[in-house]
Amino acid sequence: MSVLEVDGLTKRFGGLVAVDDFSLDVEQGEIVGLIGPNGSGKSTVFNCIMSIYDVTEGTIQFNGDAITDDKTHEIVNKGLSRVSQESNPIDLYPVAGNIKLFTLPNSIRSLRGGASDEEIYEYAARIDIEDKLQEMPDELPHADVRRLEIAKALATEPEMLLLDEPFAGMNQAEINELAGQIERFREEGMTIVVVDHNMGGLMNLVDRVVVLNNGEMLAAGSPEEIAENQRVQEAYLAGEGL
Ligand SMILES: Nc1ncnc2c1ncn2[C@@H]1O[C@H](COP(=O)(O)OP(=O)(O)OP(=O)(O)O)[C@@H](O)[C@H]1O
Repeated sequence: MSVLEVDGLTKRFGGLVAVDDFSLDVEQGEIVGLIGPNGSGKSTVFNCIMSIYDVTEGTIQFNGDAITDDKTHEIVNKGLSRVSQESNPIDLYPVAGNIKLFTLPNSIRSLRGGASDEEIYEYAARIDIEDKLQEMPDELPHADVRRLEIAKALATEPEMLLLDEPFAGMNQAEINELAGQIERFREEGMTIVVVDHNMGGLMNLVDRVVVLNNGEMLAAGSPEEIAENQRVQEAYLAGEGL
């Protein structure tokens, strides 16, 4: 069964068509890569799925449930979580407090309630930052700040994760490590869509690749098929190449 079904998604910003009649089905346990040149609409697709943006046309279903008109927190409560391309930790709280914030009911603004210390340790351990729980976010290296963002999403206990540029700014060793961790999430039963420009990190990780260009689906296939696809290579010619 499809966990996520995006059907005929169109998003316009005034006269600009950022996403144009885009459809995507993701099966349980898949890791799908969503790639495309800068400005091709990848983040807009994620923002529409998460109801950060209103959808202009089309429908989105999660586990057979229409979520197109849901609020973001309702979607998260249903088990779909997104790690955005920007990190936004709260520097007043250590890593543990930042994770805990994501376990609190939406309206509460204190750190009372929410996950126990043991649960926070477990969320952090799933992405290997359990030894950084008492550190302040502004003292962490970039790769750990990104891991904290993933730990925050894990704290919402998602069934499916949308990862927006998880490898950005990481060195090769950090990319390999993170790819291994994402693979582990899949082994734990999670379904994942990854957007990234780092083709090495992405192509080794994903089962299937979907390519966006100017808001439209340009191609879909195995990483090998996509790497050899002439139209995909042409779309990237002005950019960074494959
Ligand atoms: N809030 C917004 N208001 C107006 N235009 C927007 C908005 N968000 C995105 N766009 C436009 O939509 C198009 C797609 O942008 P989007 O950020 O989705 O691309 P992307 O593929 O994620 O790019 P990148 O790889 O650079 O992150 C771009 O032309 C962008 O300028």
